[in-house]
Amino acid sequence: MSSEYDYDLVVIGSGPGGQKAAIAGAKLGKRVAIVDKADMVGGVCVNTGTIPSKTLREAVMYLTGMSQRELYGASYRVKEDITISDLLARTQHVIGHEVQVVRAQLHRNQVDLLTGTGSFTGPHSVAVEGAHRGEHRVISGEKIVIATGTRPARPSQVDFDEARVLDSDEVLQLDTIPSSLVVVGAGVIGIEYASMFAALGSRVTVVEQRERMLDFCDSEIVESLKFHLRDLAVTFRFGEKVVDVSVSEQGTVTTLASGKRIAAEAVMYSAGRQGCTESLNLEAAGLEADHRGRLSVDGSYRTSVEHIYAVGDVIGFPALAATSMDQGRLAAYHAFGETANELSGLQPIGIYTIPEISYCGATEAELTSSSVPYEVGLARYRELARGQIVGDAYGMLKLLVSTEDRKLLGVHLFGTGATDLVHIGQAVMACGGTVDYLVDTVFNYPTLSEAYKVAALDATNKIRALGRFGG
Ligand SMILES: Cc1cc2nc3c(=O)[nH]c(=O)nc-3n(C[C@H](O)[C@H](O)[C@H](O)COP(=O)(O)OP(=O)(O)OC[C@H]3O[C@@H](n4cnc5c(N)ncnc54)[C@H](O)[C@@H]3O)c2cc1C
Ligand SMILES: NC(=O)c1ccc[n+]([C@@H]2O[C@H](COP(=O)([O-])OP(=O)(O)OC[C@H]3O[C@@H](n4cnc5c(N)ncnc54)[C@H](O)[C@@H]3O)[C@@H](O)[C@H]2O)c1
Repeated sequence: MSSEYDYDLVVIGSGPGGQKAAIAGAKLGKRVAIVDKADMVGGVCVNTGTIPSKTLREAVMYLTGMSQRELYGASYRVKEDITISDLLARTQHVIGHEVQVVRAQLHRNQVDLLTGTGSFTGPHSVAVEGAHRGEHRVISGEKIVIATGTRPARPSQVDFDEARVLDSDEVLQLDTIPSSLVVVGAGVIGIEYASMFAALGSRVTVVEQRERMLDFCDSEIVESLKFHLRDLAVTFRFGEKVVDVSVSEQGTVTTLASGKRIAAEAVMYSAGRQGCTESLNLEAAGLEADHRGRLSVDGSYRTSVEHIYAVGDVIGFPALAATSMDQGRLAAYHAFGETANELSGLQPIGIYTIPEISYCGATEAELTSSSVPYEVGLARYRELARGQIVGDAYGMLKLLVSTEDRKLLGVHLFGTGATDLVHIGQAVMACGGTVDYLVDTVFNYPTLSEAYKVAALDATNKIRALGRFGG
């Protein structure tokens, strides 16, 4: 143990990456400190990002009765006049609990939680500046992990007023549910919030400068999502760029480069995120961020300075809570020479739109462009007993199966439980399984998992037909 430093490991940022780095270090018997602002324990993930948005979605689904309308009719509602406080009550409750869980876990692993903003004063030393005057201390660490995440990118020409023109971190501060909303940027954040507000009855216009949205997903599934959102009165403006937003007492007017103007009660920007590195005084550590505030690392999450690691959103793609956690854990292992397996290349994507989307493995477009022959196996929830029971007539599961060796190459889901169900396909793929495993497996009945069996039978029937028809 080095006594030269106050800590063996200092972690800056307590989001998923920082937490897991700190706990992994503590489990290795190291003296660990983690630094974050008092009101941000748990990171963007717990306080402004993943957890609030997913809880808000759950509250919207419940109170609007959205998921039950197939069964009880289009006018079914759990609550007629849903207010912002109805939604925020549940969100604040979950955030409060999650913060407690993070604090308790750090505490029981003897990780010192230091409240304040961290910045380098040297390659091994970090100043921690508290919110109150005089709260200042400098600590040293043998190893340092930067896990400071990102914040919404804000175009300089737009006046954000936290009331009518907001970024995605400020959605939780809305006073009322806007009757109309412009969402700038059809990335994952934009489309998730567009779904929620559309479900609440807001007239939503999504403006996206690209010609398509979510183009990394299965195109058929994105089409289904667009159909559903249009049905909820969402208007899409693809290939259009927002150039100006003006605000008055009555509302906002968003001007597009094409000259179109859109009136709405509020505007939400979800046009990308910027790495939080500007407050770190990186020069003192010998580091430099790129133009989007991000740090580059090698395969061990090590920056260009040997004892400093970086994990989570601050290192860029894929910028997900799940991957950030594992990066944090692995960075701590690498820092202290503990052997560890690298992350599997097969990572699931879950998009919590209404309805939700999830996938793992290849898309049809990828297989086609790399000339890999495949067959599609499809299951529609409306043909599953569980689909009828839960009132999901639109859900679907799509398997992509190699026609050469029958291996599962991709799984794509749309509808109830998609983000959970995807892991069955992920496990089969990770074990190099074929479609026959799914054909030969008995699934509980009635379940949505049965979709795997139905889709697997569909794929094998099509592959058999190829043989029968002379292939
Ligand atoms: C609206 C939204 C929805 C999302 N939904 C999902 C989802 O459904 N699934 C998913 O997997 N991912 C989702 N994400 C992404 C996910 O939240 C991030 O991938 C994850 O939070 C990144 O973790 P991180 O470890 O990089 O730290 P973050 O959670 O970004 O936290 C970084 C922390 O560092 C602190 N910090 C910054 N600078 C300093 C400093 N100088 N000193 C001390 N502390 C500092 C910040 O205060 C913050 O607490 C969503 C993100 C957003 C914004
Ligand atoms: N379910 C999930 O896993 C989940 C949910 C939310 C967020 N996230 C993470 O957060 C990250 C950030 O998401 P994001 O949606 O903010 O960023 P993004 O970069 O994915 O999307 C931003 C979009 O805004 C568009 N845009 C930018 N400026 C514009 C303008 N002036 N006019 C019109 N369109 C404009 C861009 O073309 C882009 O498509 C994601 O990459 C993801 O990793 C994940």
